[in-house]
Amino acid sequence: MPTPPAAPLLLGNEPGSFPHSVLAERHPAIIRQVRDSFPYGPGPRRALDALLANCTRGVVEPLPAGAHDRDRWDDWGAASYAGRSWFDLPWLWSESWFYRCLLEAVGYFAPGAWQGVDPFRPAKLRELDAPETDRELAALDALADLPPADRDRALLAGSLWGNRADLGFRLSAGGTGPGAAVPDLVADDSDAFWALLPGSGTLCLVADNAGRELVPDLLLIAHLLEQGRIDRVVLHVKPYPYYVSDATTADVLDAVRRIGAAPGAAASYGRVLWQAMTEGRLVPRAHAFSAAPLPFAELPGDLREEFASAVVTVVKGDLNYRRLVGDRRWPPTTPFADVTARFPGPVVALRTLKSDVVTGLDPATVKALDAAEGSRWRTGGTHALIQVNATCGRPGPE
Ligand SMILES: O=P(O)(O)OC[C@H]1O[C@](O)(CO)[C@@H](O)[C@@H]1O
Repeated sequence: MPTPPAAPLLLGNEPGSFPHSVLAERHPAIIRQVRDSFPYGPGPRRALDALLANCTRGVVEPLPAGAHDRDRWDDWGAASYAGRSWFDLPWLWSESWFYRCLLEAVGYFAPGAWQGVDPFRPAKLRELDAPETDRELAALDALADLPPADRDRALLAGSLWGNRADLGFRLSAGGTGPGAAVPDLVADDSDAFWALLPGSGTLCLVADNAGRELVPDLLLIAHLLEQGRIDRVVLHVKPYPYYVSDATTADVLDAVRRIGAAPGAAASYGRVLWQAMTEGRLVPRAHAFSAAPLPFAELPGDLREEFASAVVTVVKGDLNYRRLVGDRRWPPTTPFADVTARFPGPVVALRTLKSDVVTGLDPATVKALDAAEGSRWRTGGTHALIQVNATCGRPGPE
């Protein structure tokens, strides 16, 4: 299938735009949050101050000569972007670079006592321990009595809306209040998703946030394994702390323990997950490319093969969506099938809308959203989508 002509890349240099506000305001706020998260000593505090100045007013500087991943980052663009303002580069690139530099500042990669200490862990644990997580886990008790199709829908909706990280399970995928001008689910290919699960093979889930998104992701995984909808899951997580709350292997382990320690039905989901991990039927994978500043169009060969051999790859969240379709100003009616045509296997996007990038909407939906909300619907996290391309990577009809 031909890919559509590429729309312009999103950059951070347009004052008043969402990408600009992330670079100019959100990143400084994250640096302040990290300063307060642990009693870092004078060295890391000075490095955080330097990063604050660099990311807002400076230019991209190479990683230190001894950095373990300097060559990799040079290949990913650091060599050619050195000396340029963060604001003039692809937004996706500058955001990823920010998290790499932040970890450098707090000594995450350097040998020593602070090596491997996740600066976002206090916030992640707060969320995992929150009473809302208890309520969401308690909601599983009511699912047991539902017909299987309703349970499927509830667990899929939990994983989808978990990306907003402020909702419990919804029994219907809709949920918009009466009188709303547009549904909160702006594209719903969920039937095509269920049709992709043949009862065997491997499902890849490209995870997004830890805590209250990862918990419902794991519950959906437990359900699919337990119901025999799939026989193995590879859970792609980040190799290091990223975008504040993105899930790492440590976060998966915290979440599995949290689910297993909960009362009621949740504990049995926890047992399914624990056992699946011990048997190699639930495999966490932390590939370096998962934190790359690049779109999935540039997947390395090993990941291409892995996604090609999966029965389906589920791509969670806003950032992964931007990487899946390309971080570009697509007209929102650009077909999802076209922008994902080069993905190596069937793919499902489960995402709440938190950035300007969107594809695959029908013209009437876009018109209604614009009329009701201006452009807020694109970034507010109040709308979501389930989009499926079942044919990519598969031979077409003769
Ligand atoms: O957790 P999610 O759904 O990937 O969202 C992360 C989001 O954070 C932002 O990058 C802002 O920093 C969004 O635009 C982005 O895509």
